[in-house]
Amino acid sequence: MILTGKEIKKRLGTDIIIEPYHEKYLNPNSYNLCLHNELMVYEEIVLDMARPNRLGKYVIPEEGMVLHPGQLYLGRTTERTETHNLVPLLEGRSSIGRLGISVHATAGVGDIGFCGYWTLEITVAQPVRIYAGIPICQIIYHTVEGEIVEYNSDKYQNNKGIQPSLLFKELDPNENRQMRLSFGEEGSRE
Ligand SMILES: O=c1ccn([C@H]2C[C@H](O)[C@@H](COP(=O)(O)OP(=O)(O)OP(=O)(O)O)O2)c(=O)[nH]1
Repeated sequence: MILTGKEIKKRLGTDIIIEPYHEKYLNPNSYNLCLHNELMVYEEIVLDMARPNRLGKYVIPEEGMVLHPGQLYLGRTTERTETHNLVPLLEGRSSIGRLGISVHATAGVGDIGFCGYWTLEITVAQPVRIYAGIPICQIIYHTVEGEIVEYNSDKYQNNKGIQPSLLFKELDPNENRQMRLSFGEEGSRE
C-alpha cells in the first residue's frame, strides 16, 4: 500500500525523516523533493562501469542552466531523507515530465533504511532551462510485508551529496576479467 499524505505527515520523525520539510510539498500520496544547485557531468567520452569515471562539477546559477539532450546530468535533492519500515520510491512529477525532463534512469526504487540525499540521473528530451530549488521529483512510501533488513551499503548510504556510480566497488577486478574472457573479449575465448 502507498502512504497517503496525511500518513506521511503522521510518520515524520519516526519512520520518515525529510530535512528540510515544508507542508506545501505534501501531496495526496507523496511528497515533492527539490533540486539542489549542484550538478555533475561525466567527462569521459566512454564510461567504464568497472572504474571511477572523471566528473566535472557545476553550480546552477540564479538565471538557471540550459540542459541538452544526449547528456547525462547527475543532480541531487536538497532534502536529506531517512526511511524506516517502508520502501521509498523516487518518481518524477508530471509537470516536470511534461517538459521532457526525466529524473532517474530506470532506478527509482530506494531501500528500506536508506539515509541520505537522492542522486538524480537527469536527462532531457529537448533543450530546457532548469532552476535550482524547484520541486523536481516526488518521494512515495510503500508499506512492506516480511522481515526487514535495513539498507547498509558501503556505496550510497549516508552520502553527503551527489554520488556517481560506485558499481566498480562491487566488481572484483580478477573476477571481472574472467567474465570478459568467457564472453570472448580481450582477444581470446576460454
Ligand atoms: O535514482 C536513485 C535511486 C536510488 N537512490 C538511492 C536510494 C537507494 O536506497 C540507494 C541504492 O539504490 P539501489 O539499491 O538501486 O542501487 P544499487 O546500485 O543496487 O546499490 P547497492 O548495491 O548499494 O544497493 O540509492 C538514489 O539516490 N537515486
